[in-house]
Order: sequence, then C-alpha cells, then structure tokens
Amino acid sequence: MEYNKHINILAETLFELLSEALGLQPDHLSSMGCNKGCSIVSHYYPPCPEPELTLGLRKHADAGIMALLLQNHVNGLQVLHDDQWFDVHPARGGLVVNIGDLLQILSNDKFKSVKHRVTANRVGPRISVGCFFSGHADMLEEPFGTMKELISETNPPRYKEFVLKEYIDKVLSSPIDSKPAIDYYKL
Ligand SMILES: O=C(O)CCC(=O)C(=O)O
Ligand SMILES: [Fe+2]
Repeated sequence: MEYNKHINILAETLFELLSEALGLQPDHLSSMGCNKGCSIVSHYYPPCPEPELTLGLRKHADAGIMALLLQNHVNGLQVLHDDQWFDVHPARGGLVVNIGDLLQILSNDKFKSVKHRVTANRVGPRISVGCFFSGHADMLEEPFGTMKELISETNPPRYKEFVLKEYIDKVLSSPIDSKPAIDYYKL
C-alpha cells in the first residue's frame, strides 16, 4: 500500500533522528529492528449526542515503540501534560508522532511515552489511522531492555530485562484499565 510505503520511509528518518538524540549512530534503532513490525489500526468515532458522559478512547500510552497517527479534521485527541489534558488539534497534512512504552524502556526514560485519550464529540465522525511500530519479529524471543550503550554508573537501568513476547502477551491479555505492562518491569 502506497501510504504504508511512505510511513515506513518517514519512520526510518524519525528513528535516525531519535538515535542521534540518544548520542548513537543514526542507524542504531533501525538496525535493532525498531522500524519494523508496523501495523495499521484505524478508528471511527461516530458523532455522540452526549459527549460529556463518555470517551472515544480511554487514557493510555501506546505499548509499542512508536506510533504515527493521521487524523481527520475533527478534534478529540488529547495528551496529558502536568496532570492537564491538552487538545492536539488536527493539522492538515500533519501526523502525530507518539513515543511508546518500549521506546521509553530502550532509552532508559530519556524519551517518555505520552498518555493520551480521545474525547467524544457532538460533531463527526472523527477518523484516525495509526501506524504502530512494535519491532522486527526477530526481537520477540530476544531479551529486551534499555540499550546497553546508554547504561553507565551514572545512568543505571531503570527496567529489568524481559522477553518481548511475554510483554506483548501481557499487553494483549490485560483487562482494560489494568496496570500497564511497562510497570511490571520498573526497577
Ligand atoms: O484516534 C486517535 O487519535 C488515537 C488512537 C490511539 O491512541 C490508539 O489507537 O492507540
Ligand atoms: Fe494510542
């Protein structure tokens, strides 16, 4: 699919910039496989007659590595910052880049995943298309944790190592509003 092809090119560039921001070679995150395992999830939020009584999507942080989100012109996406919700107004032709929990772990909290939600709306529908990167299938059976290159005496790991497959099983089997999988691995 044409869109997927462009998203993958963009993701490659973003992973280069993120690697450099961590003081690593530009191809570091991609060579680990972070730019692979892209799944596309689309949401359709119909207009809601009583939006104050519900939400479009509950508060959460994305569990994977990174998400690139396209939204139509209808408001609804909000991010949590300093205990306050802020609207992420749709920008024509713009994409939202969300850091996921796995990138927070890889970077030892240098990059923080963002808590977000979608409010319900009287107008609509609101439509979004998210491209979620969860990493190359080869990473599934390998130990996963903060990148060794980032660990030092002054920057000890904040997460214990785990097997990615177990983490993903936890994410997929956890009931709504239960403890996020990342919290099981915090040291
Ligand atoms: O619909 C949106 O804008 C957000 C979707 C989302 O956060 C998700 O699928 O994880
Ligand atoms: Fe999300």
